Amino acid sequence: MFDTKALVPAITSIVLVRTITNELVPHELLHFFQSGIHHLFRQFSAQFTIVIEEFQGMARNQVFEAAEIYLGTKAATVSAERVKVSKSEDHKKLSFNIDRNEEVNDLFEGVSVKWKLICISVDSSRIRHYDRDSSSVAEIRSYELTFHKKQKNKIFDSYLPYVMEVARKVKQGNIALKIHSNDYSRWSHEPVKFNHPMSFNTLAIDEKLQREIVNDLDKFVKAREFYRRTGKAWKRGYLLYGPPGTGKSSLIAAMANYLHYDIYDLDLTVVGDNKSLRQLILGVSNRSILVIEDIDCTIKLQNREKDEEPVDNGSNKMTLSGLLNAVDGLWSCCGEEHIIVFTTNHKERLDPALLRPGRMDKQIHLSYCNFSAFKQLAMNYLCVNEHELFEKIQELLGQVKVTPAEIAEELTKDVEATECLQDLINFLHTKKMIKKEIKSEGNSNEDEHELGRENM
Ligand SMILES: Nc1ncnc2c1ncn2[C@@H]1O[C@H](COP(=O)(O)OP(=O)(O)OP(=O)(O)O)[C@@H](O)[C@H]1O
Ligand SMILES: [Mg+2]
Repeated sequence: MFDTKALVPAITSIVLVRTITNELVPHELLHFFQSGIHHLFRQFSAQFTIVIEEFQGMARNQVFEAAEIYLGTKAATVSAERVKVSKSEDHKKLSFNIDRNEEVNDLFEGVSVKWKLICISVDSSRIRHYDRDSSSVAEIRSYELTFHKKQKNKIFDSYLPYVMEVARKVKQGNIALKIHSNDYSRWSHEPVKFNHPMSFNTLAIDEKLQREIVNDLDKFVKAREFYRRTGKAWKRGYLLYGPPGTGKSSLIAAMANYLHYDIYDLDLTVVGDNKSLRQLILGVSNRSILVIEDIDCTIKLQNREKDEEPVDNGSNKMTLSGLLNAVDGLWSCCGEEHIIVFTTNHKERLDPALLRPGRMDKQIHLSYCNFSAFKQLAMNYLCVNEHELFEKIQELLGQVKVTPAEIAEELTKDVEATECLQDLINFLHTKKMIKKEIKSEGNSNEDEHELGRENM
């Protein structure tokens, strides 16, 4: 048996020697020896450690933030004995974190690494980024990432970029989307959570058109290298046009949900002037959609040629070239991955400068409901994908112009599916009769009539 009593004098002597050393040897000299010993150890150690501090001056270190998120994905599965869990209002899911001084091992392409969260308490007056009013003690946090020296290149070139990428994806999936609105020259400080449930699975538009839009978006987000190589600004402009209730705003919501981009809903009618507009455009963050609805009627934009003397109609000195320059010019020199969407009910009223190629990359016509769009609506609202009344509805949809919004209204009645579809047939019949009457009255401008009715 091991005699623990024998150890007591030895331990006592060590403690005594340490105490005497601490008392008699000056602090600086002690520190010098200690760091010398550390240095000696490092010479022989096969390990390499990267220190990732939380702050770089006043700014939060993005690598620290990424490490925190990345380790959160590991925390629930790895061997750590303590993990922290949290959820803020902005987050959709729970976040896990390793606790202070806890170690987490990770394996990347056969290479083992070790992460450790180091927290040191200090006097807050010594930290620049710290809010001094709140407390006199602050904490400096950093991660230590340790691995074998010979893996240095792999860790720098592959592992850290991989950690950043995983974190970006997690963040993207977890942060709730926001919709920003503007005043005279600024975006609201408190954007509203964007909860629109519309997606490409529920949007009722022609299947082929939908595929085309989704492919276009996919191509855009993957095209970082293309835009860098060609020196073009990484942005894409869409013009959505069509009668009210055909799904322009719904399509924007589906795009935002698909790409996981925030929406900046720019109300031009309240923007002060070109200077304020520039400020607003610069305030749009990367990976977001800037939306300008009803571009034809929200503001009287001057023609480019007449821009030299902007007409001051009341408080508004904003011009079309101001808008176009701000979008084209500012976004080409700063920011990336921007989508801009204009909507209008009257494409023919738009200034050609807005429509020239390169400005609006894609023009999307959203039109009246066809049978494939109707089937999507029937699925959304009634959970029905086949029905004996479908044939009659298909026939009527070929004869009358009806918007998805009108059909959606018919299908949300609180009655059983068959009755609902029968009501829709009656509704389509009535529309057909009205159309016949208009024709016999000699009014050939049917679309105008339709739009007028929709707008009432
Ligand atoms: N294509 C569609 N798919 C699914 N639902 C649609 C579609 N179009 C319209 N709706 C329904 O009608 C409502 C109004 O549609 P939305 O606001 O998207 O039309 P809009 O084209 O933007 O109209 P406006 O020109 O008046 O702004 C939506 O909330 C949705 O319920
Ligand atoms: Mg709309």
